[in-house]
Amino acid sequence: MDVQICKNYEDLSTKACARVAAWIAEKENSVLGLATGSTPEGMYEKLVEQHQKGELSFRQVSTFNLDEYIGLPADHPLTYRAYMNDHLFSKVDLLAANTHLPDGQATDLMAECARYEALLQEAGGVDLQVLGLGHNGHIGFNEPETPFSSATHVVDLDVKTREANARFFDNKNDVPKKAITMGIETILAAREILVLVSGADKAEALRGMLYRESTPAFPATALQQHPNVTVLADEQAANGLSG
Ligand SMILES: N[C@@H]1[C@@H](O)[C@H](O)[C@@H](COP(=O)(O)O)O[C@@H]1O
Repeated sequence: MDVQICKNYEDLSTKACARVAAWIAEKENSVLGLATGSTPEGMYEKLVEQHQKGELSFRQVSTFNLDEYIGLPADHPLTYRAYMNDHLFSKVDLLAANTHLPDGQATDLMAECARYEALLQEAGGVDLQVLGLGHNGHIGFNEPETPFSSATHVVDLDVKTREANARFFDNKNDVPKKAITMGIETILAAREILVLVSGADKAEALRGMLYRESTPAFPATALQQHPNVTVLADEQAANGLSG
């Protein structure tokens, strides 16, 4: 993995934005794999800025998000669809039909997982997958002990993950208990992977991803098997690396 240490979150966001823009410049109809969470917010902001300056068009781009909560009403402000509308979709020229997230409201969840996986294949697979990193090493919502061979599937969210995401909800009991996520094999099929890691609280997870032996006990170690991974870490997250 190519690890680039960024001065701060601003720098990390600028570099992440540049990588996404480079893919779109090279391949107009790029397929982007997108992540939610706090970490990519700065990157989305910068992508929107570039679009508003007329420097970047998403007209031919398709997007596939990693994951979605199960059971939140479609109009709930904390669905990942709502997050993506707020941070990117409503602010750039992406065609609505080209933006994809798993449907957390589907009545047949297994069928929904299969549909999502098939749609990804039809689109030709992901060119650039943006990832955040969970404290327990999760990527997407692939929690510890998820087989590396997993495709898109339904997950029971880890207690730690629900606690980490409780900050967005009024009441921590409102955090959904289940989600649909791309699997680890789905993620590894991307042509390039960009992992964003910010903040001192992620330092241990970053070390785990880089230095632990590849093990389902720490899902992000699966990325060690991918030939084209760039990690953008700010100094706080990178503190203590190679120590
Ligand atoms: N499902 C998301 C992940 O896709 C995200 O990358 C991760 C880190 O989130 P954050 O960037 O807010 O720390 O946790 C969430 O639970």
